[in-house]
Amino acid sequence: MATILITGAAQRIGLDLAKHFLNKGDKLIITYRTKHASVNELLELGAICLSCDFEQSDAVEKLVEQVKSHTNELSAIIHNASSWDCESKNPDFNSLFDNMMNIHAKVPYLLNLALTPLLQNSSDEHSDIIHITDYVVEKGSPKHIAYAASKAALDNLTRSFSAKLAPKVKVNSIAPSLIIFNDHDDDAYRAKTLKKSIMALEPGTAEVINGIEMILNSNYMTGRTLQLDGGRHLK
Ligand SMILES: NC(=O)C1=CN([C@@H]2O[C@H](COP(=O)(O)OP(=O)(O)OC[C@H]3O[C@@H](n4cnc5c(N)ncnc54)[C@H](OP(=O)(O)O)[C@@H]3O)[C@@H](O)[C@H]2O)C=CC1
Ligand SMILES: Nc1nc2c(c(=O)[nH]1)N=C([C@H](O)[C@@H](O)CO)CN2
Repeated sequence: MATILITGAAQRIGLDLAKHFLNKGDKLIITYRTKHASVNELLELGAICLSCDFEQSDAVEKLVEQVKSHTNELSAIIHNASSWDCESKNPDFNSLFDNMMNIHAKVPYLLNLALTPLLQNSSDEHSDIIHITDYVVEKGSPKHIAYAASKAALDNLTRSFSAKLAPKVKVNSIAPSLIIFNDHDDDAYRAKTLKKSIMALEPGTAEVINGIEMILNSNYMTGRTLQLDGGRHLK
């Protein structure tokens, strides 16, 4: 039985990932910021659900203590928590940049360093860190400048931590493009977004679940990125 930590798993991709691992019988620890109804669902399924707002200065320190109180080993950490904020919605560029770098780079950096002993203590041959980045790491994003830069920082952490923690701990990125729309996305946005890839579809969360399982089942891949982007780079 694996012991897996997923950050930001109370909705959407993280929630479906959590349910996937619970259905497999794995021990699951998740963090949530907003206590969506899904948190009670996960609790009933046996997940350990830890309230955590990474904008709080002591959030990582408290989370590490709580994780250590529940387990002395980790099979995997999946850094999923994210804020898709942008310059057009948040004119306070100073705090926008800091918030993006905090949630997408500083939090994974600090959690990886603090939880390395638990990953090294895993009873599995290898343990894993998976950073969920974004296709825009490759190309940038004029509409999500700080977001893209922070995901690029997370992408770079993948290579550094891979070299630092091998061979026991494998460290990889998953770089998705569109996986699932948001409820508020209108038809025009959806049509425009679907045209950005040559596959021209909304794959759904199973695409990420399959990608993560592929990485977890590998005993060789590390320091690399699995790009789940429908051939967007070929448009
Ligand atoms: N959806 C997609 O098509 C794509 C997703 N990705 C990446 O995949 C991952 C999952 O995406 P998706 O499911 O859409 O993510 P969401 O936008 O639904 O966010 C996931 C969770 O992160 C939490 N979160 C945000 N800020 C904080 C914070 N300061 N402290 C703690 N938790 C926080 C949110 O909490 P709360 O519920 O309180 O808001 C939310 O539950 C993300 O890393 C995303 O960047 C990349 C490309 C495409
Ligand atoms: N935290 C989030 N990051 C991203 C989201 C999201 O909903 N939450 N969505 C996207 C888009 O799907 C984009 O890939 C295509 O328009 C990117 N990142």
